Amino acid sequence: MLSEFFTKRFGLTKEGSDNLIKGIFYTALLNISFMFPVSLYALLIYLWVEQLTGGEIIDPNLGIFILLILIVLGIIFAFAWKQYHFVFNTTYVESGNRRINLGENLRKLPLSFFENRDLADLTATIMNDCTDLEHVFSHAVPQLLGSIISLCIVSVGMFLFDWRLAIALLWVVPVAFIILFISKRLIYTGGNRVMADLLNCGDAVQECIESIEDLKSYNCEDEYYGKISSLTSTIEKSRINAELMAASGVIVGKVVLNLGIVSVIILGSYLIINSQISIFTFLIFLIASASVYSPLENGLMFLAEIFMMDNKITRAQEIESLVVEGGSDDYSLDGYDVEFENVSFNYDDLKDVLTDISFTAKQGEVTALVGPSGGGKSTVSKLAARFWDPVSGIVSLGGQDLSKLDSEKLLENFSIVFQDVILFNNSILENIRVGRKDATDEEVIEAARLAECEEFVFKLPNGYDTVIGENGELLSGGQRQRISIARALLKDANVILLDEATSFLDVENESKIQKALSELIKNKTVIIIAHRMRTIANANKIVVLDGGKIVEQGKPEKLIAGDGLFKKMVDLQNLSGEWQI
Ligand SMILES: Nc1ncnc2c1ncn2[C@@H]1O[C@H](COP(=O)(O)OP(=O)(O)OP(=O)(O)O)[C@@H](O)[C@H]1O
Repeated sequence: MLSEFFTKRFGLTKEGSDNLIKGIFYTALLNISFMFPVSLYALLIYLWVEQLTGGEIIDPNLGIFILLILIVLGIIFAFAWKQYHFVFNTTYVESGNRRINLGENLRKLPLSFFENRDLADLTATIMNDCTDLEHVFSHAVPQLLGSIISLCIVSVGMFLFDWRLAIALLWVVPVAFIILFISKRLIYTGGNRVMADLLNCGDAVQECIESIEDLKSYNCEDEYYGKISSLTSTIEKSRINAELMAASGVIVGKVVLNLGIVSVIILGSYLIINSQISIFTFLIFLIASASVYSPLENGLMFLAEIFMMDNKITRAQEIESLVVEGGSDDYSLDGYDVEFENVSFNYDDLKDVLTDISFTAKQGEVTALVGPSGGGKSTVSKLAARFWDPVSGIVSLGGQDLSKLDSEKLLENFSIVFQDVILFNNSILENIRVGRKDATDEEVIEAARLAECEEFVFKLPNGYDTVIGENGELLSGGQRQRISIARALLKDANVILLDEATSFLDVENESKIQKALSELIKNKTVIIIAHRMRTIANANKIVVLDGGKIVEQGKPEKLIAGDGLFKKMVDLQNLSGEWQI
C-alpha cells in the first residue's frame, strides 16, 4: 500500500518505491542507533551521579565500555551502509529510469506536441527537474520519514520512562509540523514563480543566442541585453522570496521545537523539587531532547524541500501521463496512394486552417501543392505524414486510415525534406546516414554524389569526415538542403514529401538535383511544395490551395489553359523574371 502511494505521489517505479521504503526503514534504524551512544552516556552518568550523591560505588569496567562502543559503532556502520545502498543507489537508478521514461514517452507523442510546446521547458524537466528530484529522494524523503518513524519508536520508550516529561518533550513536534503545513501554499507558490522566471529567462537567452546576427544587424543588442538582465533580476527576487517563504515556516517550526527543551527544564525542575523523579531521569530527557530534535529540525527543512519539489514532480508526471499516440504497427498497404477525403483541420480549436480538402496524390506521380503563402500547403504535407491527425475527414495511405496506424512504423514509408533542415553536430557522413542507419559508407557517398554534395564536401578540411558544428553551422542554406536531399535519396522510401526542398539552391544546382530526384521518385508517391514554378514544371498534378481550401486541381496544362489562380501565379512569375533593378 505504501509502495503504491510512493509510486503515485512521486512518480516512482514499483522497484524504486520498494527500495525507497527499505531506505526509509534503514534511515529510521540509523536514527535510533544514534540513541545507543546516548544510552552509554546515560549509563556512565548514572554511575558517576550515584557515586557523587553517595550511592553505591560501582566500578565502571573500562573494557566492557570499549567493547560496547565498538559494537555500537559497528551497528551504526551497518545501518548506514544499508541506508546508503537503498537510498543513493536506487535514487540514481530511478532518476536514470525517469529520464528514459520521459524520453520514451516524448518519443511516442505526436509530432504536433513538439510544435506547441516550449522545448526549453521540456529540456528543463528532463535534465534539471530530475537532478533536483535526485536530492529529494536521496535526502529529503528518507530522512524526513526515517526521523518520524524513529521519533515514534523513541517516544514509546520516553512515555514508558516518564509520561509527563515525554509530553513536555514532544508536544512541540506536531505544532512545528502544523506550522510548516500552513505555510505549504506559500512555499509552493514561491517555487512555481521561480520556475516560471527561470524558463522565461532561459527562453530569452536561447532566443538571443539564436538570433544574434539579426540583433547585431538591427542594433538591438542593448535592448535585448537589457531585457535579459531585467529577467535575471526577476529570478534573483523570486528566488529570495521563495527562500524567505520556505525559511519562515522552517524557522518558526525550529523555534517551536526548541521550546520543548524549555518545557522539559521547567517541568523536570518542578518534579525534582517535589521528589517525583530522580536527577538521572531528568538528565536522560535533557540528553534525549538533543537527539530527538536535531533530526526533526532537518526533517522540517526536508519537508519544505518536498513542498518546493511538488511542482517539478507534477511536471514530470504530466509528461508521463500524456496520451501517447496509438495505432497499429501490423498493417498491409495496397500501394502508396496518399488520399485526402473531406479533411478539415485546425491547430488551436479556433479557426480552421484547412477546410474540406479532398485530393489524391497517386503512386508514380508528382503532385505539387501551390498557392499563396499561408494557404495551408505545409499543413497538408504534415497531415500526409501523420504529424497531426485531422479534426474531421480521413487521410489515408494505400487505403489505410493514417490515424489508425502507428506513427513510427508509418514514417518508415516516408522520405521528407523540409525547408528548415536540421543537422547534427557530427560528420557529413553520419548526418547523411540518418536517412538509413545501416547504410554502408559507399551507399552514403553515392547518395551524397547524387545530391550534388561532392562539390562542397571536397573543399572541407576532412571531406566527408568533417564535423559540421551545431545544426551544421559551417554550411550554407543550399549545402544543408543538399545533405537533407542525400538523406532522402539514401532512405529511398515510397512516399516523398518535398517542402521547399530546393528553395536555397541556385538554378544550376537545382537542375542537377532535379535530375537525381527524378531517379529517386520513379514509381513513388511524391508531394512537392514549391513557390518557384520551375521546380514543379514536371508535376503530373497541381493542387492549388488558398485560405485553407482547394481552389483548383488538375493537370498543369489544363490549369494553365484556364483563368484561375494557378494561371495568375505562373503569369506573375513570368513577369517577375523580366524585372530589372
Ligand atoms: N504550428 C502552428 N500552430 C498554429 N498555426 C499554425 C501552425 N503552423 C501553421 N499555422 C497557420 O496555418 C496556416 C497555414 O500555414 P502553412 O504553413 O500550412 O501555410 P503554407 O501555405 O505552407 O505557407 P508558406 O507558403 O508561407 O510556407 C497559417 O495561417 C499559419 O499561420
